This record gives sequence, structure tokens and C-alpha cells, in this order.
Amino acid sequence: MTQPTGGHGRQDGHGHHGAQAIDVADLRRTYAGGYTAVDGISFSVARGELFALLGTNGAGKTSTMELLEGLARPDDGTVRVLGHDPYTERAAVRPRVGVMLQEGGFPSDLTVAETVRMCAGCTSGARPTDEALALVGLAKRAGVRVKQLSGGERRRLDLALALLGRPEVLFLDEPSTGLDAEGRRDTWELVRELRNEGTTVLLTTHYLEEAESLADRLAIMHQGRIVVTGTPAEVTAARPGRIRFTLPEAVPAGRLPLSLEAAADGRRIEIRTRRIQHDLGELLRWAEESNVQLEALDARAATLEEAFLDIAARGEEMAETVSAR
Ligand SMILES: Nc1ncnc2c1ncn2[C@@H]1O[C@H](COP(=O)(O)OP(=O)(O)OP(=O)(O)O)[C@@H](O)[C@H]1O
Repeated sequence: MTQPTGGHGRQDGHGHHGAQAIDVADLRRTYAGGYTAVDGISFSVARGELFALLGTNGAGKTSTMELLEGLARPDDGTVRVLGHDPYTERAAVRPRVGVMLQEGGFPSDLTVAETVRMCAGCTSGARPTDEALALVGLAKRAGVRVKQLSGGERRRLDLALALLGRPEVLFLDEPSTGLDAEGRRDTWELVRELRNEGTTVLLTTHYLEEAESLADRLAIMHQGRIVVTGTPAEVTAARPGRIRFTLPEAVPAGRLPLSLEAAADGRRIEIRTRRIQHDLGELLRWAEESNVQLEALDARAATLEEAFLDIAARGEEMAETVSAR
């Protein structure tokens, strides 16, 4: 992929300099059958920030994205994108945002280049077709019919279309789903570049590694609510780290210092701790003093995946503790 060019930078000619690019307050969305998919969420995304919305299947990510994109009207609460209501002031917002939906639908008989040209026709200041295709690594596929593209190539075409108007705010709903490992890396690189040029990016993803590596901040949703929000480091810092090792046969687990809350599975020991440096220090001093050789010693902080699985398992309970603060 080539570098994106001609970005709008961090300038804002519309008098909202310094304001949040996206502001969501007490947002609620209830579907016709009475199901509340978005249950009072609030968050904001600063200009030039890359924000990831994570959550279990059915958590309400897409329902939220659609409200931010102005595709539906909230039942309660407010949304501001670049200072405007994306639903009632659609004309003011739409030209300044790029949207990549979960399933882009384009006529499959057109070629890749024809599809881009068609969309460029109704986008003011659109990138040239060649440039848009080069950005997503599809330049060589310009003459191929859309229906002949692989799933991953279609995702890239979706992304090219979202980037056509050099958007200030980019909404990406699972941009790398269906991409192979290389395609995913390329997409990450491109999204990072766009962010570095000042584009505000809101993305949903099921790849926690993607969120961990790309996001400046993220929120994890569960059953229509935001359970935690923060930088990837903040979100994982709240979870316990883990120390694992195997004790020599001659040393029973009962000889470990009592202050270490260890779980033993035969000789395999696991310590879950929020004070990983302290506990590891204590363990190593004890091993040294007792002349015990710890085998397969491994210590690490929590990953975003662990934080996520924890929330998926205990979402309800955690939502209560977070909102109680
Ligand atoms: N048009 C609709 N009518 C009724 N219920 C809907 C509609 N669209 C979505 N829902 C329900 O709202 C909930 C949230 O769906 P949503 O697509 O926002 O979740 P999501 O977090 O994007 O999930 P996924 O990770 O599976 O894409 C789900 O329970 C879904 O069944």
C-alpha cells in the first residue's frame, strides 16, 4: 500500500477547533420489538484520536455506529459528530465523514475501477480512482469485476470508498474481518497513517490485538452498555497479572510464602496478582533463600484479551461496580 496523501491535517475550517470530533451522551436505541440494543452510553473521541469500540456479539457496537453515522435516530441521548447532529444535520456532517459498513453492497457487475469512479462522482473533492485503489493495495485489480473479488479484496474496496472524500472522521465497522494476516497488517498500517495525518477514527473490531496495537483509547461494550473505557494500558492495568512456574518434586506447594495467593495444580503453580512486581520479588527471594529451582517461570501483565473475556463472563456485575464509582 502507498501512503495516503493530501490529508486535511488537523485544521478545521468550520470553527470547532479543539472540540471533540465525536461526543456521545446517554445514548439509547431501542428496536421495534422493544429490545434495547444501546442502553445509555456516553463517550467522546478527540480530534485525531483512534478509538476502538469492542464488545461481545450483539453488544450493540453496530447499533451505536449507525447512530453516529446518522443512519438512525437515537431514542434518547445526544450524538455530535464534528459539532453537529449526524441525523438532523446530515448535510453538514456527511461530506466530512467516511463510512465503511460491515457489509458494503455494491453492484457486482461493475469493475473495481468503475465502482470507485461511480462513488467518486457523488463525492466532492474525491481522490483520483488510482490513488484510492493504491491506498488499499487494489491498483492491480482495477479492471476486475467486483463479483470476482475475494472477500478480503471486497473489504479493501469498501475501505477505498470510505476514504474517497478524504474524510475528517472515519467510521470503520470491522475493517479487517475476512482479511488474511498480511492484509490485516496493511490495513493497520494505512489506518495508522490516516490517524497520523489527523483523521479521527472510530473502529469496531473482534481482533483484540488490533485494538491493542491501534487504539489510543477504547471502550468495551456488553449488553448495550460500556463496561470499561480507557487506553489499552489502563484497561488491562485493572486486571491481575499472572505468574506461573513448576515446583521441584521435593518441594510441596505448602512451603510457598503464605502472602502469595497461589493456586496449585500438582506441581504447576499459578499466582494471579495485581502487584506483579512485588509478588514476583517475594517469590524470587524465597526461591533464592530456600535454594529452590523454579522451572518454566513466566510472569506477565494481563492482556486485552483477558480483560475482554473477563468482561464477557462477568459483564453485568462489572457494569454495576464501574457505574457505582
Ligand atoms: N433491526 C433490528 N431489529 C431488532 N433487533 C436488532 C436489530 N439490529 C440489531 N438488533 C439487536 O440488537 C443487538 C445489538 O446488535 P448489534 O449489531 O448492534 O451488535 P454488535 O455489537 O455490532 O454485534 P456483532 O459483534 O455481532 O456485530 C443484538 O441483540 C441484535 O439482535
